[in-house]
Amino acid sequence: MVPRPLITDVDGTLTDDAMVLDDRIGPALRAWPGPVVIATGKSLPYPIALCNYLGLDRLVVAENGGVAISEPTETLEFVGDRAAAEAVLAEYEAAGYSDGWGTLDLANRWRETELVFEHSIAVEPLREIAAEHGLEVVDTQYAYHVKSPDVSKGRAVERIATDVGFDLDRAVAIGDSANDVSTFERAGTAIAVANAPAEVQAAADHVTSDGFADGFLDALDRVQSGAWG
Ligand SMILES: O=C(O)COP(=O)(O)O
Ligand SMILES: [Mg+2]
Repeated sequence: MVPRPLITDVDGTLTDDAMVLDDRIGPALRAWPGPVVIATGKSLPYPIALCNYLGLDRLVVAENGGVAISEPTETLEFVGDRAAAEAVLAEYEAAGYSDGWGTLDLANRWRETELVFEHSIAVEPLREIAAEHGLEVVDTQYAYHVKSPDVSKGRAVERIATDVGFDLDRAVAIGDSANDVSTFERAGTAIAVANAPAEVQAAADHVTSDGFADGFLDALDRVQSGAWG
C-alpha cells in the first residue's frame, strides 16, 4: 500500500499554546511513512527552516497558499499580490491605525504575496478597507492576514500534490484554524486539534480530545492504527 500523505499546519498544531514547537514533532514527522507537506500562514523562511532542521523534504505551503514549494520537483509558485495588501495597510495607517508589529517587523519582512497584522489590532476597519480593495482578512487566531480571496492553503496543496504525484483523497490534513479549512476540504481525512474554533472543528472529519501538539500526535496514532480512516 502506498503510504498516505500528511499535510500539517504549524502554529497551534505542531506547537504548544505559547507557539513553541513540541520536542516530539521532529521524530514523529520523520517517522511518517508518506510525503509530509508543511502548510502555514507564516512567510517562507519559517517553514523552510523548520524542514531543514527537522530533516524533512522541503514540501512547503507558506503565506496561506501564496507560496508553494516542492524542492524534489523544483516547483516554486507564487500567487497573490503583496502590493495590493500594502495599499490596504497604507489606508489603514492613514486612518490612524498600525499593523501592530513595531519597527522590527519579522512577520512581514520576507512576505511576498500578502501582509499579516498583529492579533490585537482593530480588525473591523481593516476588514472594511480590505473589502474595498477586493481582499479578505483571515483570522488564524494568532494574527490577521490580508490576502486575495483566491489564495488558499488548499489550492497550493493541490499544486504540490499534482507535481509530486500524490493522491489528495488519501491525504490526512491536520490543523487548528480558519486558514486550514481549504486543506480540510481537499484531503481524504481532515482532523482538527481540540484548540480549533467550533467552525473549524465542524469542517473536519475528526476532532482530537487534546489540543495543540498533544492532539496532533494522537491524531497520527489514530490514523496509523486505522481507527481514523
Ligand atoms: O501565520 C499564522 O498566522 C498562523 O500560522 P499557521 O498557519 O502555521 O497556523
Ligand atoms: Mg495554525
